Amino acid sequence: MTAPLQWDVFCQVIDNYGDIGVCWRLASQLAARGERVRLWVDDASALAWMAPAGHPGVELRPWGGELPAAHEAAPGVLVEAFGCEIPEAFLAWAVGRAPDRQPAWINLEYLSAEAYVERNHRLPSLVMSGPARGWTRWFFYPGFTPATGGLLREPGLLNQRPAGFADTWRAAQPAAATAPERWMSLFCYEPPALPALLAQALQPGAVVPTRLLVTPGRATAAVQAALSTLPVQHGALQLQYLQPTDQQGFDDLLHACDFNAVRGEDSLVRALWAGRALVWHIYPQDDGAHHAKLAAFLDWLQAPASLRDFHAAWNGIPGHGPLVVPDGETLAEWTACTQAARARLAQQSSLVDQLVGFVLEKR
Ligand SMILES: Cc1cn([C@H]2C[C@H](O)[C@@H](COP(=O)(O)OP(=O)(O)O[C@H]3O[C@@H](C)[C@H](O)[C@@H](O)[C@H]3O)O2)c(=O)[nH]c1=O
Repeated sequence: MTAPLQWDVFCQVIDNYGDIGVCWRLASQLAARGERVRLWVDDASALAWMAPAGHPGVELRPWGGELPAAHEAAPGVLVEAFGCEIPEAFLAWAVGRAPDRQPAWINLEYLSAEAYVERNHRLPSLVMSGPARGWTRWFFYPGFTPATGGLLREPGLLNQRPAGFADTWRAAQPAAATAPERWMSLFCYEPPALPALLAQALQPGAVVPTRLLVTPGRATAAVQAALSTLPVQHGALQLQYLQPTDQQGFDDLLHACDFNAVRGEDSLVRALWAGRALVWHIYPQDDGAHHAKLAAFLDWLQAPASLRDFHAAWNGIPGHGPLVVPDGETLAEWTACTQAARARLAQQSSLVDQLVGFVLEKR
């Protein structure tokens, strides 16, 4: 065991919940192994539902707020998440507290399966200006292969839920007249093929009677907008609109469903750990950079052609064909694909294990 370090993690919420969701998991997983964490965040409002109980060892601090007092620890590690810039006043304070020992300074990057990640992981960058001029920052890239920084995974995650968990979870949901054959969660932005999915599921002769569990916010708005354009039918679709839950509750949802539609960064990783069939609605970028990012992920996933086609339609990739709702056999193939990927990932060290090892090497 090494002595715990003081970590200062910096998070700016640009959009949605991924920035704070990832930073919160990182901070709480560090604290769970005995590290001390100050999480500096400019908008902590989502934590009210994502992590209402907080976590021992994680202190929330307002971005740009008061600097730590004289009796508080100097930083041992600085983490700037997703390219945010640590406020100069904090850096000046950190330099003043420990002029001859710079903290390990980590630039934690976005998750991608693209080849540049392995190339850039662990590269240094000399700070050229500002109060910390002359210090070194290190690029740390999460990723899916052993040559990257890995994924967030708390110890014991893969054995956390008992056999029969999904049945128990489903039994606690509002009952319907007929039991659905398929449970699907929906966490997305506005997928171009959502109306097509709903239209097929609503038909009386739908492939599989489905319960669609719709998360609050953009997914709910997108479903309601799509439904308003479709003829009212009494098909095999049961819609259940969810309230926001904490991260544990969100993970429960992913473990309880047969098919998870996820988005962004953190929910994709959690859907992989849940080991169910998944479709990823990747965060769309104006320059189309997300197309290559999605393709790289599907390559790493070793996705079968049907799953690639579904992703192309779901994400509106140019040249895509019609969305085809998977039958039972196809969904089983997609589930096996996720489970094989999960087994590969389980052989690799978690992001926190790798990060702690890296920091000890660099200090
Ligand atoms: C629906 C729901 C989500 N969550 C959590 C799970 C995740 O930690 C978080 C959602 O984060 P993500 O899956 O990453 O999706 P997101 O779309 O919210 O965030 C995204 O924003 C973009 C701006 C970034 O560029 C993306 O990389 C990504 O981070 O919300 C709950 O805790 N409870 C809930 O009920």
